[in-house]
Amino acid sequence: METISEKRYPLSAKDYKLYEEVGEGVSASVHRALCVPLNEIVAIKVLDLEKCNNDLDGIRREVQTMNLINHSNLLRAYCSFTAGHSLWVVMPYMAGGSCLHIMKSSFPEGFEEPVIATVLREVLKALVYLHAHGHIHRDVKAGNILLDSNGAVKLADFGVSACMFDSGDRQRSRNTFVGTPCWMAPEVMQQLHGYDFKADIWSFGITALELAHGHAPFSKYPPMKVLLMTLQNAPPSLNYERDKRFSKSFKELVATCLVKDPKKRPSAEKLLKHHFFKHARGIEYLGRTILDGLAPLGDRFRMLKAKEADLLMQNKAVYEDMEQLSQKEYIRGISAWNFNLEDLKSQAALIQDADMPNAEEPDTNEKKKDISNDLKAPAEELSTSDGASTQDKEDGFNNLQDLESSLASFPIKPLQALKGCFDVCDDDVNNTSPRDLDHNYGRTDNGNSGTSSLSPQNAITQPKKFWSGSLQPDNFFHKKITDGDRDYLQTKYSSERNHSGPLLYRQRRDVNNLPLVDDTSEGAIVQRKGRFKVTSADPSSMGLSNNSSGPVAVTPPTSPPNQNFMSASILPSLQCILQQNGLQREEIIKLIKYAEQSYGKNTESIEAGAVDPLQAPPVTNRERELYLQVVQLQQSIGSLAEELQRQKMKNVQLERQLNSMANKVEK
Ligand SMILES: Nc1ncnc2c1ncn2[C@@H]1O[C@H](COP(=O)(O)OP(=O)(O)OP(=O)(O)O)[C@@H](O)[C@H]1O
Repeated sequence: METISEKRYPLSAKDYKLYEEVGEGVSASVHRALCVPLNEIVAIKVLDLEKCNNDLDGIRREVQTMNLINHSNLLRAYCSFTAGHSLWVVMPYMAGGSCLHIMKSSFPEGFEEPVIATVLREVLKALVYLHAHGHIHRDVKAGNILLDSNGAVKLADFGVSACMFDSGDRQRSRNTFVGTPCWMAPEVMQQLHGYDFKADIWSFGITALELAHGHAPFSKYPPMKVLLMTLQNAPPSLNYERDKRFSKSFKELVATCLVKDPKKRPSAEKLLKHHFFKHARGIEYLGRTILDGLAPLGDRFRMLKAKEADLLMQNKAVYEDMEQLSQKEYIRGISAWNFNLEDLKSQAALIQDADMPNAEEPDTNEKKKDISNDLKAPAEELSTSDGASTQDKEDGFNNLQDLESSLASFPIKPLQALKGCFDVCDDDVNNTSPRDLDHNYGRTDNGNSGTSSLSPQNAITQPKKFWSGSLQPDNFFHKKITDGDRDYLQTKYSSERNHSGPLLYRQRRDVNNLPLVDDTSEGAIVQRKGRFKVTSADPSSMGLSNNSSGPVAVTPPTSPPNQNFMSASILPSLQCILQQNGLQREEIIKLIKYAEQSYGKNTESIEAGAVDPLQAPPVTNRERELYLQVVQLQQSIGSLAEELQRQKMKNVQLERQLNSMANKVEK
C-alpha cells in the first residue's frame, strides 16, 4: 500500500501549466505539467472527449480505477476534471517514460535479464494487488509499464481494465474482446468460456518476451495473423537460438505464463515467488542501468514521433486502406483497434499455411508443442458462413454496423454525459466549440458557451458529482448514498452507459447480412477509435435505433420481392432476439438482486461499526477496501439497472418492428 498524499491538487486548468507532450494514446495526449499552487511537476493526460466517440464508459472506468487504486506499483490519478471539451487527469510524472519507449530509444534488442527481473517483479506486485481487488488489467505490455526518474515502476493505463465484480458474478463469462492482439490471451480471442485474471498472466508472459527481445512475438504481423498464430501455434517461448543468453529460470517463467489453458497458468501471487525473481535488484538499479544518460522524456518522445512519421511516409501507399491504418497504430504501439471479431476470424481463416512465419520458429531440438493446447482452433472453426467478399472482409470499415453502433450509443454531448462523473462545469457542458483548449498551457476558454438544442434525451442534467475531484480523504465520501440516491445512480447509469449485448446477435445478423440501417446516416462518417474492442453487439446500436430512446430507423425494402425475402429472414432473427432479451432480462434481475444483497451486507457491516463511511473519510486500509467494494457494488447496480432498461427498450422497439414487418408480410 502507498500512503495517500495529503496534498490537494487543484481542480481547475488555470492552476496548471502544460509543458511538452510526453506521450500519446488512442484519444489522449500526455503532457508534463506544473501544478502551480503546489509547485510540483505532474503529468496530465488530456483526453479529447470529442474523439472518444462512444467510449465514455471506458474513460469513466479508467479514471475511477485510477482514483481508487492505492499501490506503489500502479499509476494513480491525483484528480480529474474537465477543461473545455477535454478531460484532464492529473497524475504523478513518470520521467523515465514507458519501457517500450526506453527500449525504442536505447535498447532495441531488449533489456538484460536483471533489468527484466526487476521490472517484472514490480509489475507482478501491481497485478497481485489488482487481482486481489477484483480487477483484470487486460492491457499489460511494455508500453504501459512506466518508470519514474528513480527507477520506480508503475503499471499504467486502466482504459480497458475490467472489474470482476461488474456483473456481481465472478464466474460469469465475459465476451468483450479487448486488449492489444500480440499480448492478448487465446481465451480472450476465443470468447468461448469467458476469461479471468489469468488473461493478465498470459499478457505478462508476452511482456516478458517483449522486454527480452525489444518487441512482442508476432509484432511484425497484421492483427489477424497474430490472432491465428496465437490460437493455432504453440505458445511463444524463449527457446530460440538467440535466447541462449537467458537463464533457465527465465525460460521457465515465460513457459509457465504462456500456457494456453488459463487454469494451468499460475496466479500473480504464486508467480511472484518464482525463483527467477532472485535475479531482481532494487529499483535504483534500473535508474543506474537503463535511465542513466537518457534524454529528457519530451525530447525522446519527439524523436520517436519524428521517426514514426518518416516510416509512415515511406509506407504511405501501404497504409492506404483502413485495415492498414489500424496496422499503423499497431506499429506505433497504441492499443487502438477497430475490428470486428468475425471479420478477424474470417480473415485469419483466409491466411494460407504458407503465409505462416518461420522467423520465430524455435530450435528444433527444443521445440515443443504445448501439451495443454486444448484451445487449439482449427482454421475451419474460424471461418464464417456469411459469404461476404474477401475484399469486404479485409476492409476494417466494411461493417457499417460497427460505425452505427458507435454512433447510435454515443451521447451527442459527451460532457453532459460525463456530468456527475468528473468535475464538469456548466460552462464546459454548454461550450459547443470543438476545441477550446488554449494551447498556450491549456487554459480554458469558456467564452463561446451556448446551449445546444440538440441536447440528447440521455444527457445527464443534474450536476451531481461522483468520483470526481481531489483524492484527498475528505473527498472520498462526499456523497451519501440513500435509496433516493441509488435511484439517481441507477438513472444516471442507465442514461449514460452504453453496453453491448450478446455476441450471438452480431453473429446472427452477420450471417443474415441484413442492411438494417440507413447507411446515409451520420454513422458513415464517424470513425470508431476505441481500443481493440469487439464487444458483442448491441441490438439498439446496430441500426435499429439512432439513439437509445429515439425513433426506430429502418430502411424500408424497396421492392415487394425483396421485402418478402427480407421480412422472411428478419422475422426469425427478431423472434430469436426477443427470446434472448427475455432470458437476459431474467439474468439481469437475478444479478441486481445479488448485487443489492451484497450491497446490503456491506452497509450493515459498516453500520455495525457505527461509522457512516459515505460521510467520513477512510482512515484505515480496511475502510478503503470496504469503500472500494461499496463502489464496485454501486457500479454493478447502476450498470445492471441500465442494462435492464436497455433491454426493455429493445424489447419494445423490436416488438414494434416485428409487428410492422408482420403487417407488411401480410399485405
Ligand atoms: N504519468 C505519466 N508520466 C509520463 N508519461 C506518461 C504518463 N502517463 C502516460 N504516459 C505516456 O503517455 C503514453 C500514453 O498514455 P496512456 O497509455 O495512458 O494513453 P492511452 O490513450 O491509454 O494509450 P494506449 O491505449 O495506446 O496505451 C504512455 O504510453 C506513456 O508513454
